[in-house]
Amino acid sequence: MSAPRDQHFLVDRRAVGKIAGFVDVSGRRVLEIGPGEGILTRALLDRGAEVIAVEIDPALVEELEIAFADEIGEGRLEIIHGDAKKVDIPPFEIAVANLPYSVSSKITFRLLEIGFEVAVLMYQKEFARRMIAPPGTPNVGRLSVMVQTYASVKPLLDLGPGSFRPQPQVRSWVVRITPHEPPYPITDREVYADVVRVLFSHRRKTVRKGLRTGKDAFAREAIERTIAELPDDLLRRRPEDLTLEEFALIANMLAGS
Ligand SMILES: C[S@@+](CC[C@H](N)C(=O)[O-])C[C@H]1O[C@@H](n2cnc3c(N)ncnc32)[C@H](O)[C@@H]1O
Repeated sequence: MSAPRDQHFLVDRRAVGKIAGFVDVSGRRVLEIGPGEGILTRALLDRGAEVIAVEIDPALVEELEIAFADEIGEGRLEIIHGDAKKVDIPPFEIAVANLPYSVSSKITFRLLEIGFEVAVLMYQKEFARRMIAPPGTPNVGRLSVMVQTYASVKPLLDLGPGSFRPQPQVRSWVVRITPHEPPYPITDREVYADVVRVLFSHRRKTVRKGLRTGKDAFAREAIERTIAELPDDLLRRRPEDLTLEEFALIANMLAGS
């Protein structure tokens, strides 16, 4: 079982140094989600970052405010008490975090929507593997397609349970996420997100059948027009076998362009 609020704190100082040092944070505005007891926060501040830290646990916020009173007074650290899935987040350039794993997906999508220059984030290893899974491989899913459409992801570090207290039952990966423009033109990003969601919510169905389950998202007429226009070979495949270009093609047809 994982700890409440995913509170597995880093105790591996070498790993902390590496995570804080993968990108140059000196003089930059860095968002940290879930600072916990502040081990990574301290490393980021020591490297000259200005840190905005969002923590959900009021007891930890209180501890951090005492431990970092000087840095807060100097304006180098702002602690926000709230849920990173929805709290207002001030402008930042870089994100660095040992994420709460149960909300990894929501937080990753939120960060990609807000936009940033580069992020160094820690995930449960299986989750990170799904993020980088290429089309046609077993781990590919909605997460892989959406993340790879808007960013490139590079694994940087693999950590075992011994790097944390209490020890989790899973391994962790630290990855670098660098946002980019989609590799293929997307007429309407909401339609694209809906296509990916609808098709992967029936991942064993063919594209033809999957699209027809999407009546909550698309007009029936648009679905039938798209099916009539798409090549038969594509309609017979499953979403896990589609390339990013093919998802864009389907979405652009549904969006009417
Ligand atoms: C895996 S721990 C990391 C703590 C610290 N950064 C470290 O590496 O030792 C995750 C932290 O995120 C906090 N947290 C959990 N859910 C959160 C949420 N929705 N928004 C903000 N913080 C959250 C937890 O209270 C905990 O401090």
